[in-house]
Amino acid sequence: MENTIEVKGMRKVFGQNAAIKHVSFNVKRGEIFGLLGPSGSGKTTTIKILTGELGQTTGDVKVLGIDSNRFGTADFKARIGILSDNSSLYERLTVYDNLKLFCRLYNAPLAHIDDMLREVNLEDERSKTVSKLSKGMKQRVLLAKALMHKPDLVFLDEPTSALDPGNAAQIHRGLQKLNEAGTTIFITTHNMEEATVLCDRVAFLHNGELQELDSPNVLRYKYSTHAFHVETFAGDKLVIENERGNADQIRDLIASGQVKTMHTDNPTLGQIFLKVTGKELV
Ligand SMILES: Nc1ncnc2c1ncn2[C@@H]1O[C@H](COP(=O)(O)OP(=O)(O)OP(=O)(O)O)[C@@H](O)[C@H]1O
Repeated sequence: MENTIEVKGMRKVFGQNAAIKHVSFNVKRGEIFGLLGPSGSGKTTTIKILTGELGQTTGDVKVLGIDSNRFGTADFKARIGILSDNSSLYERLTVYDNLKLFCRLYNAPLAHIDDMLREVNLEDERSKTVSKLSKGMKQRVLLAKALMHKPDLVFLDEPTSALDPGNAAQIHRGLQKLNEAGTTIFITTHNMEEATVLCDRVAFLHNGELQELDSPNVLRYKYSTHAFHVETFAGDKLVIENERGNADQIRDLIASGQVKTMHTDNPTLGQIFLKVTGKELV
């Protein structure tokens, strides 16, 4: 499969501080790729380099087949969408007028506005002044803005951090639909559930270095001890190692009718991150 993003030996230094040390990865066309890391790990810096807001100190970076020294071109900008801390709205204009301005800027049809407002569940707010919206609503308008010109690739920096679970789930469904229609999505998050639900592959970023890169399921299998976790009707909780010698114990337990639940060890991405880096993902 063709790569939408190719990063080789990327390094970014701010003064004495190497925010990104030596990072290499590819994002395949059509995938949802998650960059996971705690605060200060270098997620935003990575997005800024991939979108041309910052230049890398060294290394090769290519997005949509375009080399990083041409990220300033109108062609490149028209093909990517960005939702980040820097994304902003005109507070005194209505939701609709904000999106209209953005449509004009990118020569996108105005009909996209209603499509997008439906996607982000803001149809009833279209005539409201932005200053009167809640933080979560503003975030959804920003998301609509990032997607308005139907870009090939979208960068989303912590897109649901300001949203309640209901709105976050709706955004996830919208992103999945967008992805099914062919859009590649690059998302940063420290929300492990979001990453598990959404991402085809995730990379762990820790202190400016990539530690793991694979699909959530492969990582969960790789870091599973494969032990059996058993809960009995009496409320006892047992962990039985998945070893040949324990087969009799498991068989006897099941035969005794005492087993309420039984499942194999299945660590969350957060637990795996902690195991790999020694640091919590939050
Ligand atoms: N413009 C800058 N000048 C100097 N240092 C910077 C600059 N931008 C980022 N850094 C430093 O680079 C490191 C990575 O920061 P970055 O914002 O990329 O992390 P992050 O993973 O996005 O964190 P968060 O989740 O809190 O947004 C931090 O040590 C930060 O202080």
